[in-house]
Amino acid sequence: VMDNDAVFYRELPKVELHAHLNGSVSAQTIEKLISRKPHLNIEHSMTAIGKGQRRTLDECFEVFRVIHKLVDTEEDILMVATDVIKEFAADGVKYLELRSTPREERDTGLTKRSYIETVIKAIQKCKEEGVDIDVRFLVAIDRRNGTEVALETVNLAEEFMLSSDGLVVGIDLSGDPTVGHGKDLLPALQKAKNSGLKLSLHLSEIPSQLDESDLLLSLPPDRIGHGTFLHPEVGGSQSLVDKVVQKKIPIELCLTSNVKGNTVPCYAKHHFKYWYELGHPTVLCTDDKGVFCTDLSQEYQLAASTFGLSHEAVWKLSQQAIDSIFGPETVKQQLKEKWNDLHPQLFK
Ligand SMILES: CNc1ncnc2c1ncn2[C@@H]1O[C@H](COP(=O)(O)O)[C@@H](O)[C@H]1O
Ligand SMILES: [Zn+2]
Repeated sequence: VMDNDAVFYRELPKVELHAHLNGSVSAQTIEKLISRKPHLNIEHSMTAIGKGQRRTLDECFEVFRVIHKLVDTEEDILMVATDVIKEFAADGVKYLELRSTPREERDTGLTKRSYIETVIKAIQKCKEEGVDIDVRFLVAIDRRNGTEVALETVNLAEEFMLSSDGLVVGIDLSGDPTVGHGKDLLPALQKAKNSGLKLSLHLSEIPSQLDESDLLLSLPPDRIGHGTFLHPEVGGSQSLVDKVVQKKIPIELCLTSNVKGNTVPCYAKHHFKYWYELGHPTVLCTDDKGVFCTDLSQEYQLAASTFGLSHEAVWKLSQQAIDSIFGPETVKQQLKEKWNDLHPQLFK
């Protein structure tokens, strides 16, 4: 049974801009995958980090390796993407940008191209079924794979940007932040930007990435993922903050992900506070709702209870997220109308 407050957060219309497909797989979908592949001997405890549990970021990346074993055919990807989209819709998300790293699997015939095609197929299928959510796709670059793969990924993304009826809108840079360096990926990212793809980059998710963040901010990216260690109080710098503020680059903030992944000591010390108090555009997101056992309603509720936000302030936060989407202006207008239509229902 849900209390009234939980109902408010679920009914609150929301925008999700930072969701990795394979990190967003729910317990129910994991069960279906496990029963398809019993020989892998994977248990659900290996694919999720439960309530009160914390891991190192390293251990989180181990979890993704397990999930990737379970999701290695077109059929798996179609199911996973369809389920994830419907789950976000059921949670009151009206606009979703999914991101995923195209993978090639020799054993199953999966190619990077068919990977992207299958995600697009899932998006189209949900649209045809009338699921009440607008979904777009960001093609992800895994930073560990270096210059060549990054360029190959950008080339594919450019191609699909033109052929997917506007569904592919940008590039994500993600992957284990302790591996690789942004300078090797800069040419690919620059090329993507020049061709009209939007850029959302994981930046300063761990300390000691000041130089890389400074370099990548020169592009500049259209949005930042995490930005946990950008500000001076945690070892970042005022000049990094100034660049982000001057260029008004929205930051995607994922509270539970950062607490469970141990890059932030507790909810109360999350850098949401820093950026929110600056009045800088921040967007609450889930990152990996399956792995971190959360959903976007819960993230809004956690932010509100931790930082003392009223329902009005929470409403404003979800409404302002519309300005940071990569979808076209017409979609922004539609979403703003939708928010206006829903307002009286939530504040009766
Ligand atoms: C926890 N913080 C994080 N930091 C950096 N990258 C992350 C991440 N969480 C997820 N990913 C990225 O998303 C992939 C899984 O989804 P896809 O197979 O692409 O759909 C991971 O392998 C990693 O590259
Ligand atoms: Zn992420």
